[in-house]
Amino acid sequence: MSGEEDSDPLALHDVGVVLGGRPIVRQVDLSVAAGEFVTLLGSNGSGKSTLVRACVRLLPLATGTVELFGTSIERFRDWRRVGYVPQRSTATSGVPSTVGEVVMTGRLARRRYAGWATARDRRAVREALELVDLAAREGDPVAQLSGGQQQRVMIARALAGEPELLVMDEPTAGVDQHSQEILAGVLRRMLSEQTTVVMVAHELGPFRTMVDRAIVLRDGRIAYDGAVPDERDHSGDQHHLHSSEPVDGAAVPPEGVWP
Ligand SMILES: Nc1ncnc2c1ncn2[C@@H]1O[C@H](COP(=O)(O)OP(=O)(O)OP(=O)(O)O)[C@@H](O)[C@H]1O
Repeated sequence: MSGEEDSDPLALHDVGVVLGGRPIVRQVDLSVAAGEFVTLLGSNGSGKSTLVRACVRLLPLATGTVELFGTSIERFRDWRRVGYVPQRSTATSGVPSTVGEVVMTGRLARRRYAGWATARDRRAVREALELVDLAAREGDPVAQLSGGQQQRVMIARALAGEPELLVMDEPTAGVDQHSQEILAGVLRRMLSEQTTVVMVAHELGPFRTMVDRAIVLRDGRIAYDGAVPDERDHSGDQHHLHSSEPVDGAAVPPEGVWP
């Protein structure tokens, strides 16, 4: 299938990923529409990171297909349309670069030719740093920043590429409250501009009211795909979510479905 303007930014069919001979992700079917904010929840080891890494081609598929904007991932070349924020532990450790340099790497997929950054590149970097409230740290080595600030650098890096689809792997893990609120503000703005967001999360925190849909993985399979219940409202319609074990405080699970 060739890329078409009205195709979903992300569509998975029967996706399976095998790591070290073990099936980690199994039979995942999932479509994410333009402008949607989807969170991926599930207990440790349920396969969330593996799934999003396969979606940005960091891991190969054992079965099934992934399409980005209507193009199969094997043939997809338009990576400037996709932003990815990796899990924090792998993000900036050992990188001696400055904040500005790291964020500038987010522009690389947009550069037509190798060469110096253009005025537009520099402006995009500055704006992304302003959005995450780090403009004053542009010339500082990333290593001098706190963990939460480093995570904001990685988010700015993805934003600098002006992606239409933003995939984030636990951007708030171990991040202070101030950084979480800054990220919530950034996402609110991106969603108002129709950016599509897929976010692996442990806690919804300030994002709860913004999320359109929660996907819960259990043992590599989708165990729930639906609305996020209001914290106080455990009654109601098709999203009737009986109170039982919260998923890492993220949401109240429907009986027999959530991990
Ligand atoms: N390279 C690998 N080889 C073999 N197994 C792996 C590899 N990478 C991850 N796994 C295993 O895959 C399973 C799922 O890991 P994954 O990181 O996708 O889970 P997760 O849901 O993101 O967990 P967490 O919330 O802890 O980040 C785990 O059991 C993990 O040990």
